[in-house]
Amino acid sequence: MVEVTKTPEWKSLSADAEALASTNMRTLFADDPDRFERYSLEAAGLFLDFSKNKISEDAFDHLIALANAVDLEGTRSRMFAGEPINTTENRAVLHTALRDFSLRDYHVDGENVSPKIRTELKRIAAFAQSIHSGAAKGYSGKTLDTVVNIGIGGSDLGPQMVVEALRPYWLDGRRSFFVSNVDGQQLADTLAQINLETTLFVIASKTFTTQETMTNAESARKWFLDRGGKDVAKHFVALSTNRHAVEAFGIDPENMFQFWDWVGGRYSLWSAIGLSIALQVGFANFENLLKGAHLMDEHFRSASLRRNMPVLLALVGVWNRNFLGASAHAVLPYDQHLHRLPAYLQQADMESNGKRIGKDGAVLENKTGPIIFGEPGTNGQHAFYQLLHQGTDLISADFIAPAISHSELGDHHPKLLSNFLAQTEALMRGKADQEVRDELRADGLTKPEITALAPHKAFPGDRPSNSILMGKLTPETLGALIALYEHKIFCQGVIWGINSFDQWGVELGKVLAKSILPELSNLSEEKPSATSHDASTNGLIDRINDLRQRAKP
Ligand SMILES: O=P(O)(O)OC[C@H]1O[C@H](O)[C@H](O)[C@@H](O)[C@@H]1O
Repeated sequence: MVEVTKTPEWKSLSADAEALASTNMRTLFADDPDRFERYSLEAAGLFLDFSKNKISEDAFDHLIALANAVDLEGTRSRMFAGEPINTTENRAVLHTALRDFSLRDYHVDGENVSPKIRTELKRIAAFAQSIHSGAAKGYSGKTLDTVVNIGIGGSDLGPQMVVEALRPYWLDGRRSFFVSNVDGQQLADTLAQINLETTLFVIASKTFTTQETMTNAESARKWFLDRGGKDVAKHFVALSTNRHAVEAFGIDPENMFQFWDWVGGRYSLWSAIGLSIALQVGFANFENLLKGAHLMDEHFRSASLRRNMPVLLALVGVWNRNFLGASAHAVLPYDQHLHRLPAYLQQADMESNGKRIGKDGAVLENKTGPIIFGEPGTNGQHAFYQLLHQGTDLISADFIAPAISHSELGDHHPKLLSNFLAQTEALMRGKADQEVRDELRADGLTKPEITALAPHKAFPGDRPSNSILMGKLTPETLGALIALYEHKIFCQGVIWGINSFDQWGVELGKVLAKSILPELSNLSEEKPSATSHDASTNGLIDRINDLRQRAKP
């Protein structure tokens, strides 16, 4: 494995960062009238402007050279070829195959998996059609107009984010609910809003062993049966790779839509996990989502590194993270329907690249994935942007907006977009101390007042951002946007030398929770003092048990 920090390209980039320390982005823009053209590009219906990053031509060249030094193109080819690039699980990474409409064949361990992908997609189409046409009915003969998707992580965030994003495409009269948390309140709140005769429960779990999902699924089935529901088969379907566990749960394999271990959980919305999307927006729109992603895949696999949108987004991220010291990255969609995108990307990015061990098993010298957070603009502006503009940490950001809204109501959308643009400009330009002083003087403040206030009102600027635009947020552009991020994450993982496709870091807590569970009391029982953990965990267990005992009716 190439030790990326030891490469000459890494050293050149460190020198580039030093060379840029004495200038600012304002100057870079003033000195280069072509900066916007140079550092922007269009692909798959998306437009990316990354010119508001503090990069120089040297830095740009060295970033491309770095991508070559780690053989990014070679690893990309290995991914598309179905090689087991997920090394710790010995698995291929082929979510792109799920949305490849070019009729290419994909092979995993010598097996052509493309026919079974197409078969499953046809089954999903047929099932969605039967629900939408009313041919499939509930036990009492009513149409199934409500979906409750029970899943967590990739089996929740992806479909939920997409269903929310495609609200303008919702089919009339259909409702979707997403239950993920093992906190029973979420399931109870959902069940209180639905009619069991018209509800389809979609149990989504790659492994079909996840505690939260299995607990919610059991409770939903009990609720259904306790209230007189019959014909469970008509009301419960499963989306999974684990046929055996689905059968053991009591769902007929006929009612199971499958996917495969070469689809990572956080990359699974393109698979059967997308059933809840197809049910809410129609299969044609689901297919358009896949087609949009495929367009981005084709761009990613064929464009030169210098004009390759996911590659450039990744490289700029590496620059900000490793050479300018950005510790976090904000995802700021200026589209209310994308309100779950930051949460979705938290899993996609942080579960993929939040790692400190390289592919060779050694502790990495370099920083890896940043903290991802975000909220839709303009809400975030009135909350945490203060820190983006004037805080002590450098935080990079992606601003994402459609030029045309699905609700062109009055001047809402131009106002929204003006905020989008103003924020990226303000982050880049900042406001110099002298500008602040001149303004305060013009406002009639005295010299001591100006001296006291000016530092607080100055903005350092030089805060990096990318702007991602599209015409309208459609299934196609959304698909391309998600694929853009998937490939960005992949490229960064390759550069940082990590396996972006496992997630061992979620295991320890799961195991410990299992051992703690028997130590917690139900309201009806008393438990002895906990002794098997550290003093804090024992103390908290005792305190919880005590609070629950005291609350006993
Ligand atoms: O789909 P499931 O097998 O139920 O997994 C649901 C989620 O839980 C796991 O703990 C992983 O961290 C996630 O990557 C996964 O998406």
